[in-house]
Amino acid sequence: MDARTLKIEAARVALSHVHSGMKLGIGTGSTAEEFVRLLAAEVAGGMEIIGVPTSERTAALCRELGVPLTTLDEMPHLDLTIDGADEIDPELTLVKGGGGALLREKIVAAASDAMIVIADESKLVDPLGRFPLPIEVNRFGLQATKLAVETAARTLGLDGAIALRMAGDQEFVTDGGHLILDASFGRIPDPRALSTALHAVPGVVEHGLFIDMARLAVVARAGGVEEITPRTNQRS
Ligand SMILES: O=C[C@H](O)[C@H](O)[C@H](O)COP(=O)(O)O
Repeated sequence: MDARTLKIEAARVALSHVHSGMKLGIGTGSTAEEFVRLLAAEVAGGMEIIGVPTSERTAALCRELGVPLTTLDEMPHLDLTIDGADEIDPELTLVKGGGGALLREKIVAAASDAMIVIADESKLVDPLGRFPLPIEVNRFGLQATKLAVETAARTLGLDGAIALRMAGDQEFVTDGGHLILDASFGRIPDPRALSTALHAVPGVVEHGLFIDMARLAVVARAGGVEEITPRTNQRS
């Protein structure tokens, strides 16, 4: 089974958690886009939902396919967000932001009663950190912020290259007008400590660690789709 088919299968099972009348956060990325396509077919068949997109890219696809949209300002409390991830660990802590949408994704997920993450099995890891951690930063003081992030990471025993994300020969700019640093830490044994340390750096707008947000992962494997709930954290 190819990667796209697995993403469609995960999206299909996640769709069974969506019911008419729901206010939905709609994620970003190639897996979330498969969900949008399936959702659009349900909407065409009469399902009544309203969605808040987590990026301009998702908003454009929803408009093209006829998925009704609103904004988080109009509808600040949502029932459910369905989104993809770059990495998922056994506690369902996620790394997100490979597509640069982490800030809006986190705001939308936090405004939702529940978050379901959809993925193919390649996203399951333990520990997190194989995929570079996206860190959204203010453009002002970029080098000082990068230095402060490096220092904060080093105090936790993390090192590795931290690179400014580029889009061709231009800086990659998020929907919020910020830049992204991609931190190749290799492994992140304590995501909570790293989250706290990154939030303490003034130029950091948000980072791609989603902790205690996803309560269910719908993961497609060649042998079928598995629904995974968070393993209890034994460390504290
Ligand atoms: O910023 C992008 C998002 O966090 C995506 O949900 C994440 O990168 C996963 O994307 P994909 O489904 O394309 O692997």
